[in-house]
Amino acid sequence: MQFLQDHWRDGVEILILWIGVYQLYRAFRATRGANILVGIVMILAIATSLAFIFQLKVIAWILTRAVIYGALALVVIFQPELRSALAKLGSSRFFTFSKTQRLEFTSILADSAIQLSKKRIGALYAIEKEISLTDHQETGVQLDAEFSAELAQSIFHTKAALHDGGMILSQGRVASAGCVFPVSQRELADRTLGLRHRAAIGLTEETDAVAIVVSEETGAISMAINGDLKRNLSELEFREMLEEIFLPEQKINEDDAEETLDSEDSSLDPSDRDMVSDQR
Ligand SMILES: Nc1ncnc2c1ncn2[C@@H]1O[C@H](COP(=O)(O)OP(=O)(O)OP(=O)(O)O)[C@@H](O)[C@H]1O
Repeated sequence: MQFLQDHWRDGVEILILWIGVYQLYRAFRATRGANILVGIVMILAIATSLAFIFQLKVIAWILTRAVIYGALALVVIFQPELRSALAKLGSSRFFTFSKTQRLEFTSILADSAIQLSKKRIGALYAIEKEISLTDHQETGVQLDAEFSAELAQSIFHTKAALHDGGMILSQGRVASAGCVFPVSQRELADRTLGLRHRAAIGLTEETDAVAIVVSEETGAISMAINGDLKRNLSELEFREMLEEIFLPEQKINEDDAEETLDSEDSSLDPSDRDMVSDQR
């Protein structure tokens, strides 16, 4: 009890610092310089700890000074990233959407891609998740428009000015269109994959976005996640994948319901079970 009375302030301080550092990290990991920054901080932290543990006084002294000047240098070097990271601090991302909003968004997205697929209109969607796609948005034309299947059709129509490139969906809205995504440099087993598909793979290698491609040539719908492209999805597979990603809680509920039904089935008398299966 005495310990708690003496040290509760330390606990509060650690908690505040932890929240602050975590929020900074969250904002920073959305930027391109994040990996470099994390690398530098890790090297410095390890080197400083080793210098203190082994009592390497001169190295420890140099490192502590280097940290101060290094921090200043980093602020200057990463000024653009810092600005956008700080701007995003505390901003909510896709998964803070209410379930109803996500349900509506998922259904519009599925309908929109399926319509384009039936009309053989080539399309590339990128749906932003935790990692910001602001840098990529800036390569196209910023729209901030309400997302609808009709708008997607107008944008990807071959005669439309913005049909070339990808559309970025952020917070359930069309953030921008005509965007250029990084093309994957990986050696892909399927050499027939063109630039649209490679751009979907490339973007999802670099970010946690979900990319959807509608092939102009075949109308096939493909989805890229973490650099992995699932090709030629059927309508059902496509809708199911979208639900798994954007409505995970619904998927869990469905699985639970199926399990309950299965267990009810298996608890039935064998003769009853025959009746149930006959009815199906
Ligand atoms: N880096 C990129 N970022 C976004 N979109 C791109 C990029 N490179 C190409 N595209 C889009 O892909 C189109 C060219 O697609 P291409 O035929 O090379 O690809 P594909 O993967 O074979 O697709 P499809 O099956 O639709 O033909 C371009 O017109 C452009 O709209």
